[in-house]
Amino acid sequence: MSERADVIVLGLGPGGEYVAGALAEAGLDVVGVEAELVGGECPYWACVPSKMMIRAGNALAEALRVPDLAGTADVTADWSKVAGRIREEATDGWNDQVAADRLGAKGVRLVRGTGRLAGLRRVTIGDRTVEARRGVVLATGTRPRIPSVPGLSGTPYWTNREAMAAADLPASMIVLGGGAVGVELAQVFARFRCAVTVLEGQDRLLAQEEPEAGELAAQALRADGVRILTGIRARRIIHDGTAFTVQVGGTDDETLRAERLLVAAGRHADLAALAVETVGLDPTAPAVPTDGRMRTPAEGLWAVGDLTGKGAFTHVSMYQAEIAVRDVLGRSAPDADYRALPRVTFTDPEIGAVGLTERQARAQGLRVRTSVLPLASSTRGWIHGPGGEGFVKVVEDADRGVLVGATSAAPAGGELLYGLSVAVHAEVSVRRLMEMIYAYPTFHRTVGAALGALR
Ligand SMILES: Cc1cc2nc3c(=O)[nH]c(=O)nc-3n(C[C@H](O)[C@H](O)[C@H](O)COP(=O)(O)OP(=O)(O)OC[C@H]3O[C@@H](n4cnc5c(N)ncnc54)[C@H](O)[C@@H]3O)c2cc1C
Ligand SMILES: NC(=O)c1ccc[n+]([C@@H]2O[C@H](COP(=O)([O-])OP(=O)(O)OC[C@H]3O[C@@H](n4cnc5c(N)ncnc54)[C@H](O)[C@@H]3O)[C@@H](O)[C@H]2O)c1
Repeated sequence: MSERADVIVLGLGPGGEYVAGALAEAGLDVVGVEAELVGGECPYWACVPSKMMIRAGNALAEALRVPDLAGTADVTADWSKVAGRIREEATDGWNDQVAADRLGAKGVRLVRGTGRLAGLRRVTIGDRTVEARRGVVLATGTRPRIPSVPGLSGTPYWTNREAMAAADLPASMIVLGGGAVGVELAQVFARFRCAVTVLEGQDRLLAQEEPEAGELAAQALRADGVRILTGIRARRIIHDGTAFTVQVGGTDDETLRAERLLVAAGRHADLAALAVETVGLDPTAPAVPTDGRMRTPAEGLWAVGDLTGKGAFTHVSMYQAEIAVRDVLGRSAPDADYRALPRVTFTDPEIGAVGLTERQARAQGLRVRTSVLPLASSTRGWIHGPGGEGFVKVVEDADRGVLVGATSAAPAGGELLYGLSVAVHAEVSVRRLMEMIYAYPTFHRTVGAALGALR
């Protein structure tokens, strides 16, 4: 005999947890299925613990700037403080009871286990079957992509999971991948005295962002002692019981050695594990296709979060979750709009970006004007001195006279991004933006100057 519910939410990460809670609060009978921890990757193994590490690493780095600015500071890095804060404050020892209780208080029936689709509006969890009167929401996220480098499989490599749970840091580490995970963690581990080498297959770090962002990240990481190898791939990986040896490039002579290897080579959604073929979707696809209301092509099936492939960010998952909730409830809402998608890489300096890069804008056939101004060209950047590296880049659709993209790299580049996000989202004309008063002396005066320098 199968159980029934109005809606089944599969996966309770940031997106699924929001959908389940909001639909239950709206009076629907909701079953939420979670294989691991309610809250998902973000609070336990991703955003939150990594940002706690970064906050600590930034405190160390700022202390090291004291001699240039204010006298002397005697600082000793101690990873146990970071590990303790992550264990006690962030993850409650990787225990989700508080989150599960919160969801239960909203009326969600939590089912612990791994769910699979079994046809339209039907989910199985082990030998249990739940049928949904209204529909199913997929929110199962992604897993680390493990590259098929010979020798890697079977070695005790780390992913973000082991990195976030590390009670101690190794003396040395090779990071495979120079995207957001790789650069954020490489910098913070280096600041805690781990000798880090980043190996990135493409020709620069943060390859999906502006080239200036990758250059700045490389410069910042090198200043912290990180060795960066770009345009180079691992050919073979060996673990001898105590350390990793990575053969890179064309000859066996080129080898790197380190105590730990962190795989930070992207993420993938496992649609086959969800049995999406039972509802007519392609299990080999990289993402679940969704329309502007987060509906999939299958009847009564919505999807939100990383597995939709629209941007692997918690804010995307939450944004989509709100849209899905309204659609499930039959309430009208604007369609999902990713034109002004913001992202922030929390290196020091932080690198914020919104909308299109210059390259993407040109690829779309837009007539593009751009400008890049260093932060140091503003009074505030100059006053800030050490640690004040950064730039503002703006990308204009010259025919419409509006910004379609921007990058803000600065000590608080993610916060500096806010005004630029408003400009791209609301399509405020560049002429109107240039009529604004920019407070003195702020980092964001660089935005005003960059607009004036558009060519
Ligand atoms: C190191 C790191 C740092 C990050 N930092 C940031 C950041 O600073 N800012 C940001 O915006 N994003 C960040 N991200 C990305 C962010 O973590 C993800 O975008 C976000 O967690 C995705 O949310 P989601 O709703 O798709 O689900 P997820 O968080 O991926 O959760 C999915 C849930 O579904 C469950 N599940 C999976 N399959 C099943 C199944 N078959 N049955 C039942 N349950 C299942 C899983 O156990 C999991 O709990 C970071 C990622 C990493 C790896
Ligand atoms: N601050 C944030 O918002 C934040 C932080 C971390 C992660 N995230 C999200 O998590 C997702 C995953 O992050 P990620 O850094 O793992 O993925 P990513 O896709 O951003 O970067 C992976 C990098 O690994 C490289 N790579 C892949 N295979 C390789 C190989 N065999 N050898 C060398 N290099 C290789 C790729 O060229 C790429 O540059 C990101 O898409 C991002 O959206 C966000």
